[in-house]
Amino acid sequence: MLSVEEARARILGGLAPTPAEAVALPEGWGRVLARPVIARLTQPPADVSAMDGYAVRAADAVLDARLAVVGSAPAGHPYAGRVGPGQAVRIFTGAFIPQGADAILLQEDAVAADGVVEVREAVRAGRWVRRRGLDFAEGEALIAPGRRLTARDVGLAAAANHPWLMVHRRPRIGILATGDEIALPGDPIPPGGIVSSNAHAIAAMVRAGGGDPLVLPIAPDDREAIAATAAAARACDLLVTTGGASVGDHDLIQTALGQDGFALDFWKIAMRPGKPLIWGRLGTTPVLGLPGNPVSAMVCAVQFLMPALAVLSGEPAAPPPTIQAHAGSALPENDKRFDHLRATLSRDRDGRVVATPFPQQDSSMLKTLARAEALILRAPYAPALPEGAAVEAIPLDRLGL
Ligand SMILES: Nc1nc2c(c(=O)[nH]1)N[C@H]1C(S)=C(S)[C@@H](COP(=O)(O)OP(=O)(O)OC[C@H]3O[C@@H](n4cnc5c(N)ncnc54)[C@H](O)[C@@H]3O)O[C@H]1N2
Ligand code: MOO
Repeated sequence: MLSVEEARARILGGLAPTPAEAVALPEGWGRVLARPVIARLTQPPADVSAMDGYAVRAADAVLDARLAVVGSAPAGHPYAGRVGPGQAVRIFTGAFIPQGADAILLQEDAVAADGVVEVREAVRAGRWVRRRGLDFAEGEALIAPGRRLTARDVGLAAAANHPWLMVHRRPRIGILATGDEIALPGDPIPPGGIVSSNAHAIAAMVRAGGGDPLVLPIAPDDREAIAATAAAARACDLLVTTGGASVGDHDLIQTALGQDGFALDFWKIAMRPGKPLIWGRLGTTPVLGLPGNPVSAMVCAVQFLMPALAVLSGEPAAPPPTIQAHAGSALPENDKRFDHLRATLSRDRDGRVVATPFPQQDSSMLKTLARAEALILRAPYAPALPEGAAVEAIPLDRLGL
């Protein structure tokens, strides 16, 4: 069976970023940049004052000097003349420094009356002057493609005079839940049936990963119905199925999609929960077949769907982020499957992060998943560990989950 790393590499290697689209600046937040943001101007465009005060020649502005105030330069209204020897120009924060001046006398360090300003604190050359280009220069590459834009990036792009941003289109993810036994929340539940939770949880995860979920109608355990519903997702960037992934007589995803030319890449990986993962392609649409057990589906989504969303969105391929923690209880030796233990996070008396697994880890138990704050990672054949031992864990809140 394939390892989790190999499976992720095969999945991510088979995906390409969505095309670029132009969005208005405020829509750029949280989107992944598709083209570099190049400064369209130099910032500041000229030497400007960083303070309210007087533009002076530092050589003149010695202690107790009296300078003639020959004009005023509010921000946006540059003073057209020159500051000559023994002169000063009233200036305000952000205003261009008039010619001849080389420093700012702070308002608090001056006394002004009758067109004259008296220096109460000597000024050195360059004081309170923001040099032209201090922040950035025209033509400078400010934000590189592949970055998920922060509010600060949006501000930087705006300052660089960009009214819009080129970002990758949000990946469209089709979600297909299968099974005769599942009913939508709120609908009548058939005898022997259960409520479908997977499609809703996966749709929320897709949103958390910056994608647009398209929840398809539930398909019964019937080849034709599964194939017909899956066909509706051909325009998606990725089709995610849940259920029907295992070896049961009614586990039909592969055979149903096979009628329409499904090309399997791999099936089954050395992972718990989530062994019967499917990866392949229906025509040009990549298909990720998640197991039906709700926790298996979501843990597979953490390991494979979230990184896939990142790659489709234009971000670099990467595994989910992890943290170092200390085991809150002793951990048994692991078998051949890479394990994920739902765990809570806390801090011990020394402030160290402690990850404590829930005692029961059955892959049907959604309540423990909802209450978990992290997944403790256990490599295949990892030895038994005592309480307090160092462990690696995926923090679920960091993924927005
Ligand atoms: N003989 C074997 N049996 C099973 C194996 C195996 O290797 N040999 N693998 C087990 C593992 S591991 C998993 S995981 C499950 C996965 O099975 P399927 O992907 O085929 O899923 P289903 O059989 O359709 O359903 C499993 C379970 O999940 C519930 N389910 C299904 N869909 C939903 C949904 N949308 N929302 C909530 N719950 C759902 C379903 O009712 C079943 O209880 O197979 C093991 N068996
Ligand atoms: O991997 Mo199946 O992953 O529990 O129950």
